[in-house]
Amino acid sequence: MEEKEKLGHYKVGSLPTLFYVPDFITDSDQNLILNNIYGAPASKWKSLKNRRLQNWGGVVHQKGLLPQVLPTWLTNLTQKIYEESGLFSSAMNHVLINEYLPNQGIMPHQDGPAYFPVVAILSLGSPVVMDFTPHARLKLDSQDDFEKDSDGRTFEIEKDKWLDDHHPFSVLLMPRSLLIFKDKAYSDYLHGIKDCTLHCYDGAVNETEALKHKESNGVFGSEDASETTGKEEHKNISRTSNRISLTCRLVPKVHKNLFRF
Ligand SMILES: O=C(O)CCC(=O)C(=O)O
Ligand SMILES: [Fe+2]
Repeated sequence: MEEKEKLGHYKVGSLPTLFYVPDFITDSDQNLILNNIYGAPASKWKSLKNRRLQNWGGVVHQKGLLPQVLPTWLTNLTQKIYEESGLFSSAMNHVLINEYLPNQGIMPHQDGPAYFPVVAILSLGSPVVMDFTPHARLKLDSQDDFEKDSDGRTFEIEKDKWLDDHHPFSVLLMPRSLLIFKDKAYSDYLHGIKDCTLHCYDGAVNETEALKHKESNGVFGSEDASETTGKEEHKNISRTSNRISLTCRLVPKVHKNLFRF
């Protein structure tokens, strides 16, 4: 099937190649995956300053992948993404699992050059907002603007201006959802997650799609600060639990032999 037919229904925002699939996996699949992640040996975790991660599929070098066989619980997932997205030339051979505490995030970045330029991110646990910012090379010199308040004070506001209709935008990532992005969304934008416990999803490109599924996810309790009240300032998520993400990618170049680099 054509990629357009397969994922077209899930395109969100103004870029042609950003897709958000709510409820990509079931609750019991989520539990199975979490059990496998937390059942892995402690040595599988690598602690970074602001998150910890598990690396599956091998070591990614600039020149390619020193492969390790993925376990079945991960190939089940990569195979499903491969078949249902139609965006990869073969099933993904590399999965990075990130665990974020409520006050942790990931700095805006672009993924490394060894990967095929499509990424599929499965989200589990706490919802978060992912921010996309146009790459610095697409930024025009910032222009200063002035704004007056009711007392006549003048404030200088720095407004970023971007080339070719690029604008920052954000995506709300609910548990069990799959985010896929490629092409411009991959190469012209940095993606990141703020390291604060309160995330604002006002204006997120998939706000409607993500919130449609909020009841079934049971993550927006009635006393939760994330409850939507119709007022813009309440469109917040209070991150009260950990988020776990599985970033699935394809490293096209695989090295069979460590010594033949
Ligand atoms: O946790 C996420 O959703 C993003 C992870 C990510 O961007 C990465 O591993 O490169
Ligand atoms: Fe990334």
